[in-house]
Amino acid sequence: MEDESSERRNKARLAIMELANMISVPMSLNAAVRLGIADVIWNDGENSPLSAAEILPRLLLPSDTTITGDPENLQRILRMLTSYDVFSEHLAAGSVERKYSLTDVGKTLVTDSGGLSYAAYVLQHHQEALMRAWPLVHTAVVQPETEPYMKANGETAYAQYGKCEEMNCLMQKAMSGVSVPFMKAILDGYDGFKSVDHLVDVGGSAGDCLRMILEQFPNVREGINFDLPEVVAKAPKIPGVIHMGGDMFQSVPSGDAIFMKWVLTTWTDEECKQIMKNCYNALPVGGKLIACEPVLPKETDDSHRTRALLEGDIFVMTIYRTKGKHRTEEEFKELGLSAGFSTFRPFYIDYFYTIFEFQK
Ligand SMILES: C[S@@+](CC[C@H](N)C(=O)[O-])C[C@H]1O[C@@H](n2cnc3c(N)ncnc32)[C@H](O)[C@@H]1O
Repeated sequence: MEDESSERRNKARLAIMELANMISVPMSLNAAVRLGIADVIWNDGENSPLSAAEILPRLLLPSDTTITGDPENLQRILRMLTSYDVFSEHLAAGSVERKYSLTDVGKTLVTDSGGLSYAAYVLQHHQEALMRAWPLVHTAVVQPETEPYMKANGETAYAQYGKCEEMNCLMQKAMSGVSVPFMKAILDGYDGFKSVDHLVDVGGSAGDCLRMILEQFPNVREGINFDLPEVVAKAPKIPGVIHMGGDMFQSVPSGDAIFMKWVLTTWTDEECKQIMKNCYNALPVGGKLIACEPVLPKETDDSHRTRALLEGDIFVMTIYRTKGKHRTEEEFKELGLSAGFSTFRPFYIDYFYTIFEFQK
């Protein structure tokens, strides 16, 4: 082993200290969302730097919250998240007062005119039931038969969302918050819905993806938003969209094309094949399954993209299925071809999701 005082050893000790304390990052992010800090700083587009003492009395907390208040503790959270590029810190020369504005990352947590942001996704990932599974990640290696979430909670995550209205609503809000900006990005760069008349969205959650597709492509005369019965029961009315409850492992409704976003990732290879076979059976000859999924790069690196994808992979392993996973393009291709599809085309339009067209 090298001398402990060498630069390499010093850097390594710092890096492991950072990793060992990493839990402070997501938990502080969760705290920032629970406190609604982004909306306070944003203040209808002002984004003027504010001190913790200025932010504290403006927090929009539930009316039954007793606030004794500690601006110093708030500043500790703001400062730490500044080091992860969520906030910008402003320290005037000669002043000890630190002020904070939102960076581009922080702005993703601001509630938009439709009531959406990435904040619900942060909250969804840090609910108590999900948090209970995290100390059990190692059991996915030792006893992969049962997912950590199941070991911790006695039921699968989707079974619990279905029974608990709060979890069900938060899941839908989280999906909408992430999917709406993504759909805006892909609908400008992908024209695969041009010749579609009847479109089915399998696992469509609240129906946001279909709503946006129908707005951009008036040729799609009818959309069927297909999801679990308890999910579609909470979905809002959308012109041109029929909400239909069911189980994609049994069958999916027919249409001339099927859209499916962020669904396959959650399931094992065998389960994916079953879902894709059911899609194949519901399509006419020449019909397309248009799947959008996160796709793993071949090489491992430390970019935000690769890290977001690899971290999501461990999330799926811990929460949904120990053998549900993020896959490479080649793995998706093989799944589709083994389900019977004859052609496969990938479209890289977005940084996170890739679009795959499988044709019958
Ligand atoms: C990760 S979410 C993606 C939601 C939406 N497609 C999006 O991208 O925003 C997966 C969706 O699959 C749905 N789902 C899970 N099991 C299902 C089943 N057996 N049949 C139909 N939908 C299911 C969930 O309720 C959830 O809405």
